[in-house]
Amino acid sequence: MTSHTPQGPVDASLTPRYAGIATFAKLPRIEDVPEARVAVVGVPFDSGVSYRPGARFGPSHVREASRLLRPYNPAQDISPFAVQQVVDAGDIVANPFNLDEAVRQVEEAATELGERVEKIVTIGGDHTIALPLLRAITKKHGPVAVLHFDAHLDTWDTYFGAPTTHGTPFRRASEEGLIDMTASMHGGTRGPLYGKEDLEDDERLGFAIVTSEYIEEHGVQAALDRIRDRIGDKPLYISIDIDVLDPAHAPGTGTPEAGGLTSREMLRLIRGLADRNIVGADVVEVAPAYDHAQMTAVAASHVVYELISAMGKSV
Ligand SMILES: N=C(N)NCCCC(=O)O
Ligand SMILES: [Zn+2]
Ligand SMILES: [Zn+2]
Repeated sequence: MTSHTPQGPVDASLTPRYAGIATFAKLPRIEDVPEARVAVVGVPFDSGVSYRPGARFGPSHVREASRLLRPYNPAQDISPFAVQQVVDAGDIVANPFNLDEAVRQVEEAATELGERVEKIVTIGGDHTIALPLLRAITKKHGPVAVLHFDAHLDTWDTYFGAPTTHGTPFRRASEEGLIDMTASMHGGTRGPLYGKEDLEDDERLGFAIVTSEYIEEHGVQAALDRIRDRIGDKPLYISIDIDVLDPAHAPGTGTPEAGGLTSREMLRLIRGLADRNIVGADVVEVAPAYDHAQMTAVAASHVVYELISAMGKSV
């Protein structure tokens, strides 16, 4: 589709990478190029959190850490910003005092952006935003296979009676028929639950699970075999809660759980999905106030980079 030569990031050998405004990876803004295949967009919103707040500052923190990304990705043998036009589409405005309005705003903005570009990678924001993002993407693709990397199931029913929170997006999305339940899966799940019925409810909804413990016990390749089998060639939406990583790799998040993945495992998991039909993705729950030395933001920026690289494989 891209007829013009993609405009890549600012050349870090000519302009120091720490100079200038931090778009994602120092890429052009959407308004600076005639057309784009992939857009990175931020959703600075955290009114759906149940514990530590602060993910509203996630997009700008991840952009800051993404300054150091380079144009060639040897792990996937691809120059993700040369084979396709990738842009930074800025931030979606979401009302911090009215959650339902915010969810509508995200759906509307993601729908509009989805008409301009083929694929969107969203940087959150708390996990509530996966619901409107799925509402938007299913208008284009119908129900999608959801691969959800997270310490948590996020299929709980309500918190304090509220149906729309960061612990409930995949319950709402499955009730609305947005998810292809024959092909969807959680990855990296772990940690204490409210009760055994959390797992039973989740299974009843139709999700499969590859736990953090399974990945440790059997390795990334075995996990990938199960994931790839389940997804097949369905349109795939990948939602990555950064708390899927161990707090040692990603301390800057709102509901940390011990016993998580390393960033190395997470990056390998994404690489192993590069030949699937990835139609969209999000990386959520980066909360900079709890981060140290940009650890979480560096991990998140590399996760986004691997996702964009994987998307570049289908050009
Ligand atoms: N989506 C994230 N990160 N967390 C959900 C945690 C829900 C709880 O507080 O029990
Ligand atoms: Zn989580
Ligand atoms: Zn989550």
